[in-house]
Amino acid sequence: MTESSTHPVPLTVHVPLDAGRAYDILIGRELIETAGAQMAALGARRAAIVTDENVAALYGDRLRESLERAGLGSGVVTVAPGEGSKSYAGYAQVCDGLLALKVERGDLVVALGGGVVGDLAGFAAATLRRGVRFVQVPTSLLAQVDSSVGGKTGINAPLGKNLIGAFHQPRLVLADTAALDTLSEREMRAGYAEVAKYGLIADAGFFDWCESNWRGIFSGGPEREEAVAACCRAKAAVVTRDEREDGERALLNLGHTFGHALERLTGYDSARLVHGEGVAIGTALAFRFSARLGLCPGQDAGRVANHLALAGLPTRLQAVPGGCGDADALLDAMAQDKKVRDGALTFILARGIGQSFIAPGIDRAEVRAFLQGELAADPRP
Ligand SMILES: NC(=O)c1ccc[n+]([C@@H]2O[C@H](COP(=O)([O-])OP(=O)(O)OC[C@H]3O[C@@H](n4cnc5c(N)ncnc54)[C@H](O)[C@@H]3O)[C@@H](O)[C@H]2O)c1
Ligand SMILES: O=C(O)C(=O)C[C@@H](O)[C@H](O)[C@H](O)COP(=O)(O)O
Ligand SMILES: [Zn+2]
Repeated sequence: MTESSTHPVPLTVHVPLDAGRAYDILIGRELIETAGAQMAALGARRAAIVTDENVAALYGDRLRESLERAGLGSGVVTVAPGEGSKSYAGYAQVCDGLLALKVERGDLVVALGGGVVGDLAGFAAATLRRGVRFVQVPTSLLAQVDSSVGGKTGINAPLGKNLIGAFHQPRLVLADTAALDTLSEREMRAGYAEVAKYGLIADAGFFDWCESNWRGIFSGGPEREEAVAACCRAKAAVVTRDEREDGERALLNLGHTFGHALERLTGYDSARLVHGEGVAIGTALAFRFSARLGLCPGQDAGRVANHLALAGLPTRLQAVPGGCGDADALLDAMAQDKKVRDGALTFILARGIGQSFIAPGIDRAEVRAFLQGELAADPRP
């Protein structure tokens, strides 16, 4: 039996960028087994895998063997798991590791892991020898539905999230949905915050579907592939229209102005808060803030928070372990957001579920009063 006949045909989402930068996202079970053949088809002869210790132990050998079967030589650079690796030190470690492997411009850098590895390896690939091709093999739900697509790469600075980075599109994305079988429940939930986001931005029907089908995504039913494909299609469409976030791509930041501030205030400590949890709290806040401003029905804000809470996600500032500081600390952190224009905050707000919009020039005093109310409120969803 040939390799390809042992597995069902994967779903494909195409990202039709111009200037030779179009690529495919393949979604299906056991894609790591055939990854080598896919990468050989890109014309590469060698690949350098960047991964973290958890993912290396689970899938590192499988990927290397697949590369070997396809005639590709490979080396590995392994970082510590968690957001702490998306740092200046983590970036130096990956670049030095890739240089020690003598990675050339014709080689491939392969990000095998979650969004941390994808962002970090992608940024190293964008800058190493001024640009090496890279492939995403996302192994977390969050990475499969969001971070592996669209070319945002980078690291965190002590003063803010993802403040150092580059746009560098992958040449191929291989989302092996069977890999999610080993993901922890907490990380599955965190990724689910970004899944729900795609419904909340512009697709109320998809949010309805999520409310009925989220358990199938977690348990590995066909809903998992459907959800990954739906999110990738939605993201690919936005990225194709606005690759460098001159306009509508900012919508993908729903929940992130608050969420990124929380990640900075918790010191990028994955034990306290992971990205998806920050996004969940930030999304619930964005909807409640929209309701407070009279833009969105309070009922919709309640529905969003209830669904996130049902899926096991935090929706309140009080849920941040160890606390997140006061309203001024949050405002100070949000002042570093990349959507700030002329010193004023831009938020992604909503007129209802599936009706998000970009709201520039939001008054700081309004945000402070909202946050003070949130910090004093009943901490239930
Ligand atoms: N570039 C983008 O467009 C974009 C989009 C969304 C998020 N992000 C970034 O992604 C990062 C978060 O990504 P994440 O949630 O994947 O976190 P992560 O990369 O830290 O992965 C989460 C944890 O799961 C483990 N893991 C990954 N795959 C596994 C598997 N199959 N089995 C068992 N364990 C596994 C990892 O070792 C890690 O401990 C953040 O830094 C965020 O800023 C980037
Ligand atoms: O791809 C995008 O654009 C996004 O905003 C997706 C987000 O989920 C992701 O967390 C992204 O890294 C945030 O981008 P940033 O520009 O706010 O750092
Ligand atoms: Zn995100």
